Amino acid sequence: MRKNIVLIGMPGCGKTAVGRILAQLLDLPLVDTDELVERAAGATIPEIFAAEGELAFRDRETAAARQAAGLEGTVIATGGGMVLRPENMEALGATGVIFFRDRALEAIIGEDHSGRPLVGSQPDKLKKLYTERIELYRKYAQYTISNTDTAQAAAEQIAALYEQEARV
Ligand SMILES: Nc1ncnc2c1ncn2[C@@H]1O[C@H](COP(=O)(O)OP(=O)(O)O)[C@@H](O)[C@H]1O
Ligand SMILES: O=C(O)C1=C[C@@H](OP(=O)(O)O)[C@@H](O)[C@H](O)C1
Ligand SMILES: [Mg+2]
Repeated sequence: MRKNIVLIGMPGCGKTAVGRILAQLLDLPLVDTDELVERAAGATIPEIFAAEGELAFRDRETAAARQAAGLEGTVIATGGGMVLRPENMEALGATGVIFFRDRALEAIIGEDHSGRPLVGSQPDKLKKLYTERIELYRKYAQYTISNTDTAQAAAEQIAALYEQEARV
């Protein structure tokens, strides 16, 4: 069974962007857990937060984690809050190698966060999320990708580590 590649990290660190490049580089399918949630709900992430609240979103995210963990040989981009529930990470870690994309907070703050209800246009919220979550990202990461270059460079680093892992 070929393991999945699971990408974790702060909202805006590039999980989705790096995931797309990785899937092309390795010729593997890509699944974004936010997309699984949106498809199951028939609504966008901001709509789900507005209509049902964060807890309902987290329940949907846990269902998406279980679904994604059932795949193999797939690049899985998660939402930034996936690490908040240990059961999510147990499920994803059982069938995947976990990579933490540790992009500099200043660079993350510079991105467009309009589609992220927990962040919006307030950098202070991102700083708070970072403080609350950094230990969780570190705890669950098998590998940390800290280069702050391009998404392409991060994807190449992850691809090399994954192929090395597959040879062990
Ligand atoms: N060095 C970099 N690494 C990752 N993403 C980058 C980088 N530089 C710019 N970006 C951009 O930052 C944004 C990150 O957003 P996204 O991939 O949606 O993050 P996430 O899924 O982690 O929330 C994308 O628009 C991506 O193109
Ligand atoms: O950090 C978070 O709690 C969230 C991150 C988002 O995903 P990205 O990290 O892909 O932006 C999305 O799941 C939702 O808006 C909540
Ligand atoms: Mg994303």
